Amino acid sequence: MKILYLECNMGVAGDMLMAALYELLSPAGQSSFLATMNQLFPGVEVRPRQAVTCGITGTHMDVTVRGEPEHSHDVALSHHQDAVHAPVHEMSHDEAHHGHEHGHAHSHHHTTMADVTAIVDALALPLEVRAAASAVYGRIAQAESKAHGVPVEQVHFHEVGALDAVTDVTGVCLAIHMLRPDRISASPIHLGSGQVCCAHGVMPVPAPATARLLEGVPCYTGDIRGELCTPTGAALVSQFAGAFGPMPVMTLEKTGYGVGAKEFPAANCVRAFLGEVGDPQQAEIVELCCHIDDMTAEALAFAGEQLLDQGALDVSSIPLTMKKGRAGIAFTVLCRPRDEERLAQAMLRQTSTNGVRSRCCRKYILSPSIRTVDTAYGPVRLKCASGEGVYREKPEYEDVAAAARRAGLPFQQVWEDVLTTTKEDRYE
Ligand SMILES: O=C([S-])c1cc(C(=O)S)c[n+]([C@@H]2O[C@H](COP(=O)(O)O)[C@@H](O)[C@H]2O)c1
Ligand code: NI
Repeated sequence: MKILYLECNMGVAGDMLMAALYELLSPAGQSSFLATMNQLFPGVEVRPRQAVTCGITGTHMDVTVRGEPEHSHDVALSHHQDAVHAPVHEMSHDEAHHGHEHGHAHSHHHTTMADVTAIVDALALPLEVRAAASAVYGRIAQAESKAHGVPVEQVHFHEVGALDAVTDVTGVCLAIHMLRPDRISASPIHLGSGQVCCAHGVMPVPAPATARLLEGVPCYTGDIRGELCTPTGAALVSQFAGAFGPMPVMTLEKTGYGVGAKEFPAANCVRAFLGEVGDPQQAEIVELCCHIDDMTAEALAFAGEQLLDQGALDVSSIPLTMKKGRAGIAFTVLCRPRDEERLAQAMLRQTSTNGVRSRCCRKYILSPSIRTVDTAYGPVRLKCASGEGVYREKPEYEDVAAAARRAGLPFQQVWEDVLTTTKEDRYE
């Protein structure tokens, strides 16, 4: 099972998350991602660039709208900047825009949920990506509605409605769509502390919309002053993460670093981990083997029975010729990894061998299931297997054998009758 884990120890913002996920894509995936993102909005460019934070190299996503860097119009609004420390922060977002607003892609201080939905619906993106992006904005709208005490339809997005923010949201949704994880989880979210300046004025960190979006999500403030988690980041993480906590035990395949704009005493990045989890008992199988040339067929058959009784998954024998030209048997036991030691000891006890070889094998398997069909002989179970585009099923041997005994018929006749019923049952 493919797992995506998001580490938000320095909060999360849309562009940082997009950059971290971008790093997880294959080179071909990265090219396709950029090609898709760069044809979404005329004038909006998404460009990854190598960035370093506390000596760690990762990716920073430069999102420019008609050549202007993301939020450059108001440094206070750039991610992870403590707004109240710079003079430009005194200027509201709308004011910062006046004078270069008309005909500008940033018409965001008028953006409503309906506007965003219309924009997202028209994008040349898979339906799943557009639906996810709209859902993320639905969350932001709910949070804004609660924060400002207005109905959702009357919410006017300010910064979060800007084209660069919409680009961050769609970029994250697209990257997740391309990565196709089976499960997503995240760490508790570091929010930062202090105050931030935005279109509404100077607000506490976490910003009200962020706090609303993270209701039900484990999060914390700390010593670091600044807005570490933005509303967009909060909406994305709460939309996609199904669980919050420590990284699950998984075999890591790839790690992505999405680097933020500002340097902090701690590395300012979102880390994304892609890995595999699975029940190792399901994914691996152990082969225990020995060569035997001094046991009778009866004794060896007895040993096989004992091993099956003790949990072996299968026991097999292959004839071979051993040293001194002796006819012998390669005796193999298949077992779960957890049973290896116990069954190896049982083999040493039950057979004449002085040694057992052990080999752990990876398994590629179809998912098994059982269904029951009603037949002229009574209910018969079918063993089904599916996955990798394959589906197959066959009658359970024991059920057919029991039915054949009850009916006093040959096994093959009952087997074929059951198969005919099975086919009728499937196409009904
Ligand atoms: O745009 C709006 S309406 C907005 C609302 C709020 C509230 O908490 S209410 C906060 N902000 C601030 O805007 C910037 C941009 O955030 P992104 O999510 O687009 O990165 C951030 O400082 C928010 O706190 C905007
Ligand atoms: Ni707001």
